[in-house]
Amino acid sequence: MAKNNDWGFNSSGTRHPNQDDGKNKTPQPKRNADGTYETGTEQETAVLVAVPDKRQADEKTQEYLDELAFLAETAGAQVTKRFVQRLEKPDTRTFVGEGKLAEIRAYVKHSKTSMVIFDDDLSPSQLRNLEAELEVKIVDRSLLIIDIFARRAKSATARTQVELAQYQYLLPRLTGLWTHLSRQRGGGVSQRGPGETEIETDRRVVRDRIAFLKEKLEDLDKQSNTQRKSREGVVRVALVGYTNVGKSTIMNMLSRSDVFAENKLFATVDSTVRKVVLDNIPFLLSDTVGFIRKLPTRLIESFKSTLDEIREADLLVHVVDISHPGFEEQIEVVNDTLKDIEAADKPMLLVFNKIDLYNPEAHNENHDGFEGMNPEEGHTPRPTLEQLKATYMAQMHDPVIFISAQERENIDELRALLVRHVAAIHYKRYPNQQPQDVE
Ligand SMILES: Nc1nc2c(ncn2[C@@H]2O[C@H](COP(=O)(O)OP(=O)(O)OP(=O)(O)O)[C@@H](O)[C@H]2O)c(=O)[nH]1
Ligand SMILES: [Mg+2]
Repeated sequence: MAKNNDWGFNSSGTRHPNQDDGKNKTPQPKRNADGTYETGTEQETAVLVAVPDKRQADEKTQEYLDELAFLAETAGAQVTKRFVQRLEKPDTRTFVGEGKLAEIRAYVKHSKTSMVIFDDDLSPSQLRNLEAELEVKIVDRSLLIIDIFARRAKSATARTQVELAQYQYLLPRLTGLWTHLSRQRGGGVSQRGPGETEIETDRRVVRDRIAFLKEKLEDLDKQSNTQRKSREGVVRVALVGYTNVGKSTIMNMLSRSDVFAENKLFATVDSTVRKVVLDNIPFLLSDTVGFIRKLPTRLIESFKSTLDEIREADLLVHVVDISHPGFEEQIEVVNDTLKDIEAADKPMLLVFNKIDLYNPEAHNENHDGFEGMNPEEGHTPRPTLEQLKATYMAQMHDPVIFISAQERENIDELRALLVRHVAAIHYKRYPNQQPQDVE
């Protein structure tokens, strides 16, 4: 994670537009020439905080924290400790209760941790209160995901989308920021704080920027619409799925292209479209940004044009990482997100990937647990791969296939399944035309 929080936010995770240089009144993300964002040289350390409700199983809590740690590491931070507090609902003022807050403060001070990451979104006032109490950078789930997106975005569209998400995140937090700044300047109670007029001015600056970015996205959208027109008629297939399940690996395999695939969350933020020809049947295959639980709606909205690739597809290939202990919930998250973007009723193939890694004995052993974890809680045994196959083949309404993209297992079957479905769509659309004629 960048020292000076990527788009120029200060240590509080917030930044006032007027802190910019005189020439440019709006906060600008600091990008390097290669499109990455400026990062600090020494690695930042982070502690994680989760507030699960009382009924959530320890194993689930652990799995969610593993995911949050993975996100934090992807953003460049090293996680040193996890704090969990079970509450009916988070504290309205400081998210965690007073006692837990004191514990976190003591740890952060003692270990010189640089930031505290929360597994949920914080309200602007919670963010402000936590900053005041802990005196380190506070990062909530949205900010963390936006930060990773900002590092990954390469195309003009993806960058503009990220910038829009950044300003939308900033807008409701401007007021809190003022309080923070006046406190930083040593302003006592008697000192006059910034007036409503100034806050309004800054809100206007940010709102203008948001409007500008939306317009820019519309322009970019028009350009890509023209591109899309030129490929009209060809069947379009989109790879969708939770983040890190192997979408880009499958894309590379099927299209022999070279899309960036990596064991990190959100390796793909830009969508890529490739023309693929299998058995003489051409179709367009697109690799898209992965989904994740609690993906902020705002962020989904900012990524509208990327998601159009999914909305406009004729067929969805839903990739699942079967080796992940939470794969069933991940399937639900993906289906729910597809509903949110109104792409749920498309024909779909379900591809269970990473069968080479599937191990019924596996449960989360590679962590130290967290304070408050119930050591007695048993692990439910997982079914064997054969049992899973039988269950899913029987219960799913969509065609199902089990593969390993890495070990090239069952790939010919995947190709055959794809071709069958693409051809069916094609012939339905053009009953009298050979697929080769549409290019
Ligand atoms: N063991 C194993 N690893 C795989 C398999 N398929 C992909 N991977 C690995 O899983 C990681 C994620 O793969 P990607 O293709 O980047 O996944 P993605 O779904 O595109 O991820 P995002 O773009 O981050 O959403 C990479 O390290 C891949 O090498 C597989 O079948 N088996
Ligand atoms: Mg990818």
